[in-house]
Amino acid sequence: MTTNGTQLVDFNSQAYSFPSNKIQKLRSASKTPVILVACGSFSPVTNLHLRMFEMARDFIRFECTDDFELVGGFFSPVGDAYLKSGLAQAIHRVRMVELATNQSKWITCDNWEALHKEYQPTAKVLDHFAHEINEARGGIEIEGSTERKPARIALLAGADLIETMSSPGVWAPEDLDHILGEFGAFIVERAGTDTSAALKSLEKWRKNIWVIPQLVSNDISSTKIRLFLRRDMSIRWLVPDLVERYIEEHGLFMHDDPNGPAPQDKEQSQKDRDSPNPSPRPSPPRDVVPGKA
Ligand SMILES: Nc1ncnc2c1ncn2[C@@H]1O[C@H](COP(=O)(O)OP(=O)(O)OP(=O)(O)O)[C@@H](O)[C@H]1O
Ligand SMILES: NC(=O)c1ccc[n+]([C@@H]2O[C@H](COP(=O)(O)O)[C@@H](O)[C@H]2O)c1
Repeated sequence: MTTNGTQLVDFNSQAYSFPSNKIQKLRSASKTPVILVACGSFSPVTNLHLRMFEMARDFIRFECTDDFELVGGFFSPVGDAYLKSGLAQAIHRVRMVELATNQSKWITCDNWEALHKEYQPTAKVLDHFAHEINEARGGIEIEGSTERKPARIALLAGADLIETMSSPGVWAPEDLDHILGEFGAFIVERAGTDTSAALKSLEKWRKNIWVIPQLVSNDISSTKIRLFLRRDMSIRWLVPDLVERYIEEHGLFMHDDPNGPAPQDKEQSQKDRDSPNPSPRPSPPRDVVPGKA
């Protein structure tokens, strides 16, 4: 399977099609429709990742009243080529985001990035959204009109991600210029990250960066979820129920390999569960993971 000449992974042989079905019509024709794109590992997706979209929605409604109207939100999980520790296979991460967003009327998962064998830089991912929404579909439908309006595609990220933008060598300068100069970013404050310091070297794009305060601080991270699972601790209410069930059914993150136990280990765990004298469980951590962990 290919798109734009690049090789794609075959998730159940399904042909790729852009999931535009949850994009809403623009209600105020004078406003600019906004599409938020959250790029990340989502290994696994957590309730905080979902909350980021809700925080951004309120921010846009109450702080950008005259300019913007939010019409859609997308998760774009990274592909398998993103070699980060703790990364479950893309197919699992995509399925979990799909389960997490199934009930949402406006947030969905786009698997275009995850389907690629090669790593797709964020600038290219945002270009893909601009192409699908503004070029292929001619923009966003306006309620009560036959006209369409081009959407502003913007990155939705945590402050730790914006912090990496000041670290030399992580982002190509032309990509930063493209992302922050042409698209823009909505940044959710994150405990442990000094947002003002992170923004200092991004001053020239400041008008295209909107900082969203976390009014209820929440520092759930995928790392903590993986740690809890390895220690056989509960993750209930930290991730959506369906995601918790998916993790359990596929034995993800229980061991050092995020993709679950090797078949022989799986048999051993089953024997342990069936045995009247199961092997002792690892003890819970004494400390909570410091910072982002
Ligand atoms: N607690 C949080 N507060 C604000 N932003 C967050 C938080 N957790 C994740 N994010 C943001 O969500 C996006 C996707 O993040 P990612 O998949 O790396 O999640 P994570 O929980 O940080 O993962 P990991 O712990 O594996 O590094 C990033 O932009 C990240 O900054
Ligand atoms: N040069 C780039 O385009 C670049 C650099 C660093 C991170 N990123 C993106 O930021 C996100 C970071 O996710 P994690 O926090 O899970 O590592 C990923 O989507 C990754 O692709 C992009």
